[in-house]
Amino acid sequence: MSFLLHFGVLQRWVISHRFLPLWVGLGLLLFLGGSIKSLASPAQLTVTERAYLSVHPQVSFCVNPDWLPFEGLNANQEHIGIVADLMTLLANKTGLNIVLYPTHTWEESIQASKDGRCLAISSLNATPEREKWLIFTEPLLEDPNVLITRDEHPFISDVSSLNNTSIALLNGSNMAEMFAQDFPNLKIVYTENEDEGTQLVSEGKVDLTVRSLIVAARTLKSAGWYNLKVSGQLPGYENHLRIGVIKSEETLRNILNRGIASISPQETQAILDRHLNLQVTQEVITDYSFAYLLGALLLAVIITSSYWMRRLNALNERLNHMAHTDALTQLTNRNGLNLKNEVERAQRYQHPLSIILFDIDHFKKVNDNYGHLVGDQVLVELSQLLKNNLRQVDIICRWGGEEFLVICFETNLEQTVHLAELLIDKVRHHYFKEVGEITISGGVAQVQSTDSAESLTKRADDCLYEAKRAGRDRVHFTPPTA
Ligand SMILES: Nc1nc2c(ncn2[C@@H]2O[C@H](COP(=O)(O)OP(=O)(O)OP(=O)(O)O)[C@@H](O)[C@H]2O)c(=O)[nH]1
Repeated sequence: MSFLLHFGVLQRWVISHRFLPLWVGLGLLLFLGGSIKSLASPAQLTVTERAYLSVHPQVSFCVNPDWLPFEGLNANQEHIGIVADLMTLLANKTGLNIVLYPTHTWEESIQASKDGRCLAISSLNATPEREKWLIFTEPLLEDPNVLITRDEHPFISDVSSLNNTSIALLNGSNMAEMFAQDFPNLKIVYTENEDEGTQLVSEGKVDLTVRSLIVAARTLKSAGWYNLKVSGQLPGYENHLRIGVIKSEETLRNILNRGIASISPQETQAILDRHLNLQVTQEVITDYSFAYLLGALLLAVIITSSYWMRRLNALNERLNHMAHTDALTQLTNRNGLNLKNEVERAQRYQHPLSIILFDIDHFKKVNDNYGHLVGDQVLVELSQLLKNNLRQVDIICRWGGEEFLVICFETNLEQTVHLAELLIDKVRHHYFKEVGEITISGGVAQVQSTDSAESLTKRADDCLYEAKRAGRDRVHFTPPTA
């Protein structure tokens, strides 16, 4: 389980994808924080702990006066920020009466706790140096450190693989010490404060810097560093913000631990919401999985629609073929023949074009004697015979029942008549499987300059009629008009 962040009131740039790792990181932060604080509220104290409360009506705390959004002091010297709200929550859950010991600087707070002027000091990492006088609670807040770069910098998965890269780090900080030791490949530019490092990155003077995720979430927005982004996380470099308690006050540390354990993830979330202007809700998402899910859905839609498009195209092609093809003979039918176009083209370019209209002689008798099925077979066999004896460029079409139209390109009347006689002869000498011999008659016409498709076919049909009248098994034609 992880967290998805919603940004109801954030401005548009905050929602930009370049901040996704930031939001995911914050979600992770809360998840980690939540996992250590899942006990029921309020805190259940032991007899010793309750006794401690009664003899300590007030417990003094030192804080960092200038570390917002974690904590700080306002003009009225009141403790404010994320840690301040968490401390108030702790006080409510444990019954502790926390009193602020105000200071001007963090160093002053450290010194005050060393001197015992305050019993505890809020939100700091445990270090061997600090363990000399402090004991620490469980983390009050987990805050990863992240790498900040300019927008154009690619995502950083492994800091040790970076070459010719400069990094701005706070002089004297834990982070600067650790980076100098762990990443000798980086050129460290030391700064007086963290904002200075961020500014150097924004101005292109340094390649990257390191900021706390929570600080980055707040300052990148409020300081107007719009050309910066979170480019990578630093596993193992998290801030574990704990409360440091002076060594003599172990019972106080135990009470605080009980309070920390009783803070729910939702309570931490509400506090972060207030300070970072973010809303965190539980969703099933890890890193870019939501984007992958969207991508997968989109892909599924594309695949499905392209599959249906292909099926539709195939169906349309089939319909088109059926509409233009004679089902019995598989020749082009009348619909598939654009005789009008062919006539007009021949006229425009003055190319010879002729047609032959064939009709089977006494075909009725075939049907009558052998039945329609045999008649169909004869039609199929004749189609193949005619087609096989034509040039590839010529077109043969089933014109009607037992009629066939042949378009002969680049062929004049004389040549077409010759072709018709050849075909009639082929049929005459062909032995049809079931019926033996049959004959066909033909009428030929050549396109004239004034012809239309209708006048051309009418002339061919008239000639066919004449051929029939003249005894069948022959071709007739009309000589071209002068
Ligand atoms: N089996 C079959 N017969 C068809 C088909 N289309 C037309 N016919 C038949 O073709 C015959 C045409 O007969 P007619 O128009 O009298 O002509 P014919 O018998 O061929 O005589 P002529 O044309 O004068 O030589 C009819 O019997 C139609 O039923 C078809 O697709 N299949």
